[in-house]
Amino acid sequence: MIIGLPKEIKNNENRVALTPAGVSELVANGHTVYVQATAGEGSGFSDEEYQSAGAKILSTIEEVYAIGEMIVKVKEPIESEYKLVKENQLLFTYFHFASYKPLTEAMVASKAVCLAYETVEKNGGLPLLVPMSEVAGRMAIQKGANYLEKPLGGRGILLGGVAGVNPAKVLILGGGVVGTEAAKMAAGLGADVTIMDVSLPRLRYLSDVLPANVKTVMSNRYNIRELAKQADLIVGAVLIPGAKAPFLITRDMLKDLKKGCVLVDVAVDQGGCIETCKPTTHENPTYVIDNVVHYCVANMPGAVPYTSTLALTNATLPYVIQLANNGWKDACRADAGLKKGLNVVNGQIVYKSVADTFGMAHLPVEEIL
Ligand SMILES: NC(=O)C1=CN([C@@H]2O[C@H](COP(=O)(O)OP(=O)(O)OC[C@H]3O[C@@H](n4cnc5c(N)ncnc54)[C@H](O)[C@@H]3O)[C@@H](O)[C@H]2O)C=CC1
Ligand SMILES: CC(=O)C(=O)O
Ligand SMILES: [Mg+2]
Repeated sequence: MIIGLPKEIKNNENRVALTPAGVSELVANGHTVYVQATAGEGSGFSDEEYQSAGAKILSTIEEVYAIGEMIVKVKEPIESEYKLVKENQLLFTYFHFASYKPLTEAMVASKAVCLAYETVEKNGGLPLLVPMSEVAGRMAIQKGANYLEKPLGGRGILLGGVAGVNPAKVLILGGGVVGTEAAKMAAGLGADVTIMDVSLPRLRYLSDVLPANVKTVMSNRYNIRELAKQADLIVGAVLIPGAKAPFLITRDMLKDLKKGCVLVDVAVDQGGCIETCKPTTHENPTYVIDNVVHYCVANMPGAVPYTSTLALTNATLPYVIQLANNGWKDACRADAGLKKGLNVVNGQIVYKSVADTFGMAHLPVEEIL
């Protein structure tokens, strides 16, 4: 198969979808890999390293999309890329369709095959979301601690406090991968942490494995409202796979939050679980509403590409190889979890919650396989 590796063009997106090691595996499997010049630079990989691994270098993004039967990416295509996507071309990347209707419409119109990292399943988990959720969960506390500093608009409270002074209160909404990693980091810094989830078995597990300065509380409207008022830092980390995130912190609640409270809505890429969150960029990551600082960067791991590229490609490469060796149809027939990654195929939405989010037509994926 001919595989294209474009350079990411989202704001401050420094990750790349394949490392030279990944290219060399694909070449060893008999595939041809075209890499856009400087695609790996932000993650520390030179064009020469890709060439030594067997890749061919192309100078423009247009050439990569024109030649690739499969395009392997990190982030969803952005507007300037829509016109480059071709009928029958396989795109393997994060899409987060439910958060952005124009992307969904553009991919439907392109008649391409869109396999989304974030909905691929394995053993009941999301193996291609996990590594980036680990990164974003850990970063959420780093960023939150930073924006709690007074000169950056925050309350001016140190997460861990000091002897004789209380630590900050951190509230984490969602106890999945992002939430757990955030809780570990916040607890490690000495904060007073509460993590909420709707799943009682998950809360039991978290209560077993997390340190004593992390409390677990059932997530419901009443509890969220009460705990949010006391929080210095709130991390949004819920997910309903493929669907728009529910709003757990609503507009009317902001007036009850502490002045200088920081909200980090990691779930922003699925539309956010904080009503007032709108996607921001690493260049301009925050804004303030009602004295509350909002941080809503939709590609947080892009800021730590050395860690993120390696973590992401450790997870994606086995799937890229399956897809390249067998083609998407046979690969998805053979692996029911990979099949769950199919969101849009040849002009049809085949992932139900994406179609439902926008009231668009849905075709069961079985009908195209
Ligand atoms: N902004 C960024 O750069 C990044 C964003 N993400 C996003 O972070 C979000 C969370 O991802 P993961 O932790 O991997 O998902 P996950 O599936 O591991 O965890 C989500 C958790 O939310 C819980 N949940 C669902 N509804 C809830 C509610 N009403 N109240 C409390 N908890 C609820 C679920 O029970 C589950 O435990 C996703 O939207 C993901 O795309 C992930 C990585 C990077
Ligand atoms: C998961 C995701 O959206 C990201 O890593 O940017
Ligand atoms: Mg994202």
